Amino acid sequence: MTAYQNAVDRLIHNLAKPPGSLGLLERQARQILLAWEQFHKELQPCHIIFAADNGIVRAGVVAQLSDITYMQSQHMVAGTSAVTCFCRCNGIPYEVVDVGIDSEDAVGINRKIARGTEDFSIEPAMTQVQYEKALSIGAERVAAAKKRGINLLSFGEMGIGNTTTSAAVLSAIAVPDRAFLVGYGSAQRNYKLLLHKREVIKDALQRYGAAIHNAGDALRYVGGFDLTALCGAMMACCDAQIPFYIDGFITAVALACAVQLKPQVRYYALPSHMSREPGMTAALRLCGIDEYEVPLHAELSLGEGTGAVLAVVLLRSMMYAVWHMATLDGINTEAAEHNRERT
Ligand SMILES: O=C(O)c1ccc[n+]([C@@H]2O[C@H](COP(=O)([O-])O)[C@@H](O)[C@H]2O)c1
Ligand SMILES: Cc1cc2nc[nH]c2cc1C
Repeated sequence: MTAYQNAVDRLIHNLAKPPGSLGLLERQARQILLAWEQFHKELQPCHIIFAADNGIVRAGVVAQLSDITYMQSQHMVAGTSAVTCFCRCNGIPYEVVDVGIDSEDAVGINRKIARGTEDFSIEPAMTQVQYEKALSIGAERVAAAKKRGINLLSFGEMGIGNTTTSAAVLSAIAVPDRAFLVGYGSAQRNYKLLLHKREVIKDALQRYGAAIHNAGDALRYVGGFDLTALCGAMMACCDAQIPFYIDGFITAVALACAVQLKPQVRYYALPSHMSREPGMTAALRLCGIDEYEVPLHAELSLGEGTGAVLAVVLLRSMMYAVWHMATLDGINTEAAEHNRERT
């Protein structure tokens, strides 16, 4: 153990409370201090949303128009989406990065790779060049945040069809019983659609299975620009020593890819909430995260980073306590003196 790691443990254990009584909050505070590798006096959070369209929607895997990606991303920029309302309400800066919305004009920060990916039921979602570009855009946004003094990131996404790309990527890199990783997405209880999604994913993995050897291949063949940019951003957090919150199913799959490509990313990643999507538990397990390590179980399944931003708000209270609480040594001494005076 380094001197810094010892100092972090001493700080957390010496807060004026029964050891461990702040539960997951104190474990996450410890993880953040360790990820920084130095003491910061203030939390400087930023929320990053990667937005893109997915060609697979043309195979009929969603219930609503893919135009919602464009419209909702505009709302995000304007501050009128759920997650950007959460950010504004809590004074958390945010950015929307257009990595491939199917629109002529870009929304937010223009990093458009193409107007959506290809339909992976017909051809691979993206080319190798596009895959590398998406990874590097993610890394570039983390480097830009680092330059501004950001020391905690949270990630979200916007992309109609991305529960299908995420379930496909997860199925490709994970577990034998694939059907149960596929969920309703934003079409709750639409069982017909669910069965169709499962078929589309099964067929694609039969077609590309032999070509997919790792998470990078999975992202390229059946993933999305948003997922890939998220993966690139998460890997970059490692080098920038910036801990980050993931959100729901999509960001958990991006993290599973990042951890497969760069295992030390795990130490920088914090879970925020348990998405209702059935693949959430499997995605987290691939990252070495158990359900009981997830602070919010609130039946969220919106995406955008809504759960991640709520976790930042909780964490901010915890970090304030870390920096301002009385110490256990101090209160024990005070109590002993008080007791001596009384007796
Ligand atoms: O993050 C999650 O767990 C999550 C679960 C269900 C839906 N979503 C959001 O809904 C969109 C994807 O849903 P779908 O049905 O179009 O695949 C996308 O914009 C996500 O942000 C997100
Ligand atoms: C309205 C709407 C908002 C969203 N935000 C993230 N995914 C979404 C999907 C829909 C349909």
